[in-house]
Amino acid sequence: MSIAAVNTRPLSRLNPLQRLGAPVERPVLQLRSTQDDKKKILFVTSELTDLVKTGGLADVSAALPRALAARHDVRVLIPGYTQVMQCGEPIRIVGSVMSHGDLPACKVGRLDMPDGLIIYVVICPELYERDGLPYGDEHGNDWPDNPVRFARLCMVAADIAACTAGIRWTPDLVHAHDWPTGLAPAYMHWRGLTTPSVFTIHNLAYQGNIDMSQRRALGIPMEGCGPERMEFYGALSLLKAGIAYANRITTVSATYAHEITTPAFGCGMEGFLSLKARQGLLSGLLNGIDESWEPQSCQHLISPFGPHDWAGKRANAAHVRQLFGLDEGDGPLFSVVSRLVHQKGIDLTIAVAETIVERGGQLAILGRGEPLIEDQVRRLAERFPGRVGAHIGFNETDARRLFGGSDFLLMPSRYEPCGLSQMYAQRFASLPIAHRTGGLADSIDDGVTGFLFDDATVESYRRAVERALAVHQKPQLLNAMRCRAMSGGFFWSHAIEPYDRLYQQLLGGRREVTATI
Ligand SMILES: Nc1ncnc2c1ncn2[C@@H]1O[C@H](COP(=O)(O)OP(=O)(O)O[C@H]2O[C@H](CO)[C@@H](O)[C@H](O)[C@H]2O)[C@@H](O)[C@H]1O
Repeated sequence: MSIAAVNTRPLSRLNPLQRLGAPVERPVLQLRSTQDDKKKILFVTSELTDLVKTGGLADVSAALPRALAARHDVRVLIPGYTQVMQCGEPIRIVGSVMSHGDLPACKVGRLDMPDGLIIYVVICPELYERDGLPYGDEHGNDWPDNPVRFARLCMVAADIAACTAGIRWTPDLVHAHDWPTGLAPAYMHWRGLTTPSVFTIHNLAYQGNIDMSQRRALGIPMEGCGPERMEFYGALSLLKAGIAYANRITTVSATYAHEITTPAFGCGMEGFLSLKARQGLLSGLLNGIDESWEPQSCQHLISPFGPHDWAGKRANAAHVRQLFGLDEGDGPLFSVVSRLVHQKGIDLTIAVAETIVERGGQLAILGRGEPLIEDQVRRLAERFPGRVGAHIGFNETDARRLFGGSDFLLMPSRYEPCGLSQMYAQRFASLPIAHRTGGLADSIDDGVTGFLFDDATVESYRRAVERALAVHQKPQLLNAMRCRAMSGGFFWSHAIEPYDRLYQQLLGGRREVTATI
């Protein structure tokens, strides 16, 4: 079975010592296209780091359009959540759309970010302006009207593509992300639009499954309800709508693109995804990170640092110890920066924490998520005072200081479509210890830029932690690995290449997408 995986960043095939000695290669942004080549691309997303974020999707939605800006006119469409409406930048009304089924009439605003990124905002106070997070209240309960909320977003995307939203800007291509936007390619198809669409799966486990009885309310025609379309075990899946109707499906690493065609990772959609893969419509494109991940200039850090200049890193470590109530010292400092959900294997980290503490290590955990896992993390910190510290919550400054201050980042995810934290950590010289899955397998060079373990079990994980502890005893090797990790070319300036090729291919340009598997 073939998966059209477009040229993601291959890891070097040199032996580890050769790789450790290799010169640092810096990414170079190449502005190859002329102004005339610029295509109009509409990104449809439910999160954007500048305005509202629950995880990695927000980072990609904010960074990828900006990285593509030199080549294309990329604009973003998001719901007008309270956080968006109150962001402090003016929002001008530029369009409006009618009601449809249960989807209320709404206005479309335009928000120009200070750096020039243009964001269209779906203004519909009854759907979006409420306290809480994009998908639910502060207690983690999903909003019951989520299907209507996100169908509204998707139908505005289709209206913009059809020039029926009153906006004088019509996209050449629509790029939708994850289940909240899965209906965008579907509505475009049902309207008979020929505008090509791309649908990116950031996490297959979140599927937006709804009862069949909601079909009419959301304006889904009968033809959308078959097994080759949105039907999923008797329900309708908004995620499957994106997979079924988009011209191309991408996910965020080559390994995950393969994994989701197997029963172990396919979340029930492996058959449908295998079909798309056989048709050459499924690609794995590794995410990137933005240029702000530079430890020599990052404003969030207590002290800057660079390769071979570890004084600043030690200052960040001292700060992290203080912030997390850890004893002073210079033993190995492990960190977790993560959503606290089953996917991320936090229970496995709790199980190896004793080994870390017994061997003189310390652990700082930052994140929020499922209440049960939050409680387990709190209890772990109580069990090892001065050795394990936890902050339930999330803020960018502390996250960056943790990446900058820690020696190792723990990421035993059961599955990981791409993962960004391990890329951030490598840039900030914190070596990731991670399960060999998805994008973790594609972005960590075992024994060179981090440590990979094969099975999502405590035993396999503990062996990797022990390897890391052994490296910590050998400062020369530790520093060589840090330098190698920091030099990883994960920046979007490289990572946009396969997206650009995919867009060109769909828009009839000459550049071809190469199938590698
Ligand atoms: N509790 C919290 N609240 C808010 N932000 C938090 C947080 N904990 C961590 N973060 C931040 O969110 C980002 C985490 O991104 P990841 O890619 O590692 O995982 P996530 O599972 O959210 O993303 C999904 O989408 C991304 C993008 O494609 C894929 O890389 C990934 O594999 C997939 O699971 C980082 O910027 C991190 O600092």
